[in-house]
Amino acid sequence: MPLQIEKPIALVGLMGVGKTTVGRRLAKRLSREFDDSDDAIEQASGRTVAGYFRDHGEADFRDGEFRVIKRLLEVQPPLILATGGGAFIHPPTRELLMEHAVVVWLKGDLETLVERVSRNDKRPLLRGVDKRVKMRELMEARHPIYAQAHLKVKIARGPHLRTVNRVMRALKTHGSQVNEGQSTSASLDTPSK
Ligand SMILES: Nc1ncnc2c1ncn2[C@@H]1O[C@H](COP(=O)(O)OP(=O)(O)O)[C@@H](O)[C@H]1O
Ligand SMILES: O=C(O)C1=C[C@@H](OP(=O)(O)O)[C@@H](O)[C@H](O)C1
Ligand SMILES: [Mg+2]
Repeated sequence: MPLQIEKPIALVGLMGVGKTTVGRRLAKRLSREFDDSDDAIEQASGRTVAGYFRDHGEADFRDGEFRVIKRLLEVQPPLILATGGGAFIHPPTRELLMEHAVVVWLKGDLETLVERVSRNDKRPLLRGVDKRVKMRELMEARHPIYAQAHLKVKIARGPHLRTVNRVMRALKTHGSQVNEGQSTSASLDTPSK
């Protein structure tokens, strides 16, 4: 049976929750192309995300992010799209995503996220601040907004594939017109390893 995904699937959620790394694996599972809005911004601008923030500021970044996401949502066949953590918080980008994608909120606990975002210093919003305090603030401010996503998936402990399996189950339950290719059809009902 050919794979049919009528809309892109967009992953949203806080920094460190796994949008990029889980998204890439989800795309493999669904035999879809993957892209990440941060990577696309870096390619289009020739700057790192941190450099972009430094040179242009966050407001400009949000505009660029909107444009990049608009373009990525038009790609055919539809992509699995990892967004940057602030994309869904920006009202025009949120509207765009809600209209043109199946939006999945990956939700994580503070401890896990702080541990993960502390592994490197790439994220401009977390530079030079207490990462735990900042992440807690972002959690309080953003979780009510991420809650508007079509689907919520709590990240699983252990390997990324467990979270991929949870996303697959959520998509199936949602009846979001996602059909797997034959080679992967068993995996939906297979308990996580
Ligand atoms: N299930 C997981 N198990 C272990 N590490 C993970 C898992 N999911 C994500 N990570 C790690 O956490 C860090 C942040 O993940 P990433 O996908 O970049 O998050 P995001 O794109 O949401 O900011 C990376 O080092 C990634 O390998
Ligand atoms: O939460 C945010 O506002 C941001 C998240 C980052 O992406 P990840 O969520 O992939 O780390 C990146 O877009 C930028 O540093 C801003
Ligand atoms: Mg990312």
